[in-house]
Amino acid sequence: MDTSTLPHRPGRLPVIGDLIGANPRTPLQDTLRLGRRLGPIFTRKIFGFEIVFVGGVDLVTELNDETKFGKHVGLGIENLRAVAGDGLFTAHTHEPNWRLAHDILQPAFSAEAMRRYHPVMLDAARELTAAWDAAAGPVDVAADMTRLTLETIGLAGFGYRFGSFERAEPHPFVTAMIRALRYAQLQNVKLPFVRRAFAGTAEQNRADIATMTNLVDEVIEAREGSENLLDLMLTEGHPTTGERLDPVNIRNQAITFVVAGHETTSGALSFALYYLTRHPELLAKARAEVDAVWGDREPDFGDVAKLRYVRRCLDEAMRLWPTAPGYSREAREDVVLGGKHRMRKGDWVIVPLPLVHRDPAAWPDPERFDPDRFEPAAVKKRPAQAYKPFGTGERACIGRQFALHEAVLALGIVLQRYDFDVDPSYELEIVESLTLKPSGFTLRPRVRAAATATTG
Ligand code: HEM
Repeated sequence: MDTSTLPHRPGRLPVIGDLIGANPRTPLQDTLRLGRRLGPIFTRKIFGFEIVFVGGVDLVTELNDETKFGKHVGLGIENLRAVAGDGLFTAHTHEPNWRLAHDILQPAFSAEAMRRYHPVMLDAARELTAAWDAAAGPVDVAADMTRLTLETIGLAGFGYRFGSFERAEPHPFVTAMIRALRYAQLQNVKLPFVRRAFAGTAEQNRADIATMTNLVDEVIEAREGSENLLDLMLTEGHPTTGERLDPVNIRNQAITFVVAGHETTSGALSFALYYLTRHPELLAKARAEVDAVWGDREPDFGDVAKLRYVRRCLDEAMRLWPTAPGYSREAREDVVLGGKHRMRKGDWVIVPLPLVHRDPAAWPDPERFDPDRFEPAAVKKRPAQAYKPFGTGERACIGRQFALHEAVLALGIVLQRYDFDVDPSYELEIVESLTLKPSGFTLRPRVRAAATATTG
């Protein structure tokens, strides 16, 4: 793609390019800051490697046209293949295993299929409330939400308990996963000493991948046969051809579901709690809905989708901080983007979602947290492509319904049960890995008087 006319950071230097001011820990937040200044399309160049970012809704609408563009598996995602191989998230669309796995797994992620996972999602939520009931002081919200979502995907995916709530430290699988993801992502950093400082050694990485694959193999071995995702992959063939997934691909999918399926949802829950506790009037409104719809009852499957306002709070949290913060689009043919940017077949760009979700052309007063933006009438007035936290097209998130059922359920339960003491001095700090989440965000949960009366 000809980038000569595209804006970039002022003061680009020969050789190192836009390196000054770039922080390897916060590439997304650096990109956001730049994007706010540079507009809907811009570039960043580091050591001769130039990336085009597109954050304007109009251009993104063109990029999301599946006839002209598709998912690009490059940069960080290509490196992740060392961890997740040709699992759904890291597969190239042209690889036969992508379509095969997509078609086999799709039914397991329909809205109706969530009925099957509801009981184990409740189980995991009960573990969270047991831990918060017993908490003598503030809890680290993102850490506990990660425990919750890891238990949920463990149970719903494989009938496996990671035991996260019984551990002070993350499960070894999670430690290995976080390190391996960081290692994979930092392979693009051109300075070897920076890479070593942040990414660790190749030997450590091999050990981490072995920790992950060994656990998945153990879980497959110990399987007792129930209605979970793993079971489906092991027993079902393609709905029309009957073709089955091979064992290596099943392992790749299992790792993919843990990687793709828990930190994203936990981040969304954490951001939602952050914004709600910063806006007590909105928290009161969300809680009033839970009290009106659920009362003191434990919610059954059908109760979850009735929490419309709670869902809007999550939608709005994912607008400001989409926890999977972007995706890449590749031209399927020679095209001209926005009437002036020529792209050759195979050229690609990154879509940083927080920029799209804050484009003032679609979002008035974009920095303000306002769940009413997701009232049906307001949604209808907006361009359809202005909100894409689950990605776009055929490679969009297969776990969307799963994440939404789980997150609305968990947020509803937490609002039903607790009041919160807030640390007024906390300022939102965001930690970036493959996903985004608040760092150092604590709340002190106190069981509400009404909840004690019914359960205590
Ligand atoms: C709030 C929670 C979640 C968010 C924000 C999210 C976001 C996304 C996004 C943006 C993509 C597209 C990435 C791309 O185009 O490169 C994606 C793909 C994917 N997600 Fe999610 N996700 C969430 C939860 C989940 C859950 C719970 C699961 C599994 C149980 C899951 C499994 C996947 C998989 C397998 C893919 C790849 C699909 C394919 O390419 O066929 N995600 N997700």
